[in-house]
Amino acid sequence: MRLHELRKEFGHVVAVDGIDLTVPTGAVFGYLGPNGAGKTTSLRIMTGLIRPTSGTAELFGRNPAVEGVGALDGVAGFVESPMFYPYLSGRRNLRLLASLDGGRDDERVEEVLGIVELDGRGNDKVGGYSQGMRQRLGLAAALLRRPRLLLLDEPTNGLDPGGMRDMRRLIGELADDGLTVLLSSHLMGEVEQLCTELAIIAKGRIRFAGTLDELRSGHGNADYRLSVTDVRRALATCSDLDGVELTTDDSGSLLVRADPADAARLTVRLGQEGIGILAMLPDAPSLEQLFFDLTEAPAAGEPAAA
Ligand SMILES: Nc1ncnc2c1ncn2[C@@H]1O[C@H](COP(=O)(O)OP(=O)(O)OP(=O)(O)O)[C@@H](O)[C@H]1O
Repeated sequence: MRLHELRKEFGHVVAVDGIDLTVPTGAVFGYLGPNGAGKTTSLRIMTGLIRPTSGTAELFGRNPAVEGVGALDGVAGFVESPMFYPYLSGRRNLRLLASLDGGRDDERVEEVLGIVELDGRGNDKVGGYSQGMRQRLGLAAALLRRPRLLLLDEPTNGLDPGGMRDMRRLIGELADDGLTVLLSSHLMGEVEQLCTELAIIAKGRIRFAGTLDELRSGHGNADYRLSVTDVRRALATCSDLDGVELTTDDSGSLLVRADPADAARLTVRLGQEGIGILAMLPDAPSLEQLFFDLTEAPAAGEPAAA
């Protein structure tokens, strides 16, 4: 899936401001951004619900703005909250959708009900379903078409912790089966847990695209944060170690810049000096902190806040 210089204006509002993005086949790709960043708008363009002002969205080499629904072969998802007839059962709703989509396939309906674990409740009316069951039915509806690419806009929105866990497990299982998933979310933990790569979008522009490790590398003050029994003596006796850079901060921790082998030599030296190590942790910034740094900073060419 590839977006190329994608732009969408609604009157004077620029919702999507020239996005270039490639989602590799087989990835579970996180799409993170604050409210109003342009996530839903770009997902709506990808699913052919709206046309871009300029630029292209290519799904397996086909463009929904040019080829219409034909380009959506192999693509499914829910971008708007899934809608069903409340007075019909989950099974009837899915059968109806399958026949509208070009052919009734009762076997596939049973399969997808099984995948989302609604087979036991398939004959119950959707009006009586919980929010979590409705979301899972939405996923079942998306899976009817046997997609290769699944576009999900905040799939755990409104679910309780158990519902979120079930939905995430399902998404993980679908990804393990080889489906490419583009997952828009506000939830950092969800993206960390599920996604192999991510893009962060703010004000219609991509601020970062790549793996979580790539995002983290180069950020943060140190490789490790070390709590020891005597910081002053640690600085005095260990600062000469090759490959190790030691500093301290207001918290009284030692900040260590070193690769793992040199960091291990530091721990040995501290022991030899009779300095106890109380804790040693990798000093990676949280995804949340990186998200704020990227989305609250002005983009290139944008004036800084006064
Ligand atoms: N149909 C529309 N008409 C006018 N403006 C719109 C329309 N759809 C979106 N916008 C505007 O485009 C911008 C991006 O909205 P979008 O819904 O894509 O953001 P989002 O990242 O999905 O936000 P959220 O996380 O709140 O869902 C917002 O300023 C929004 O008000």
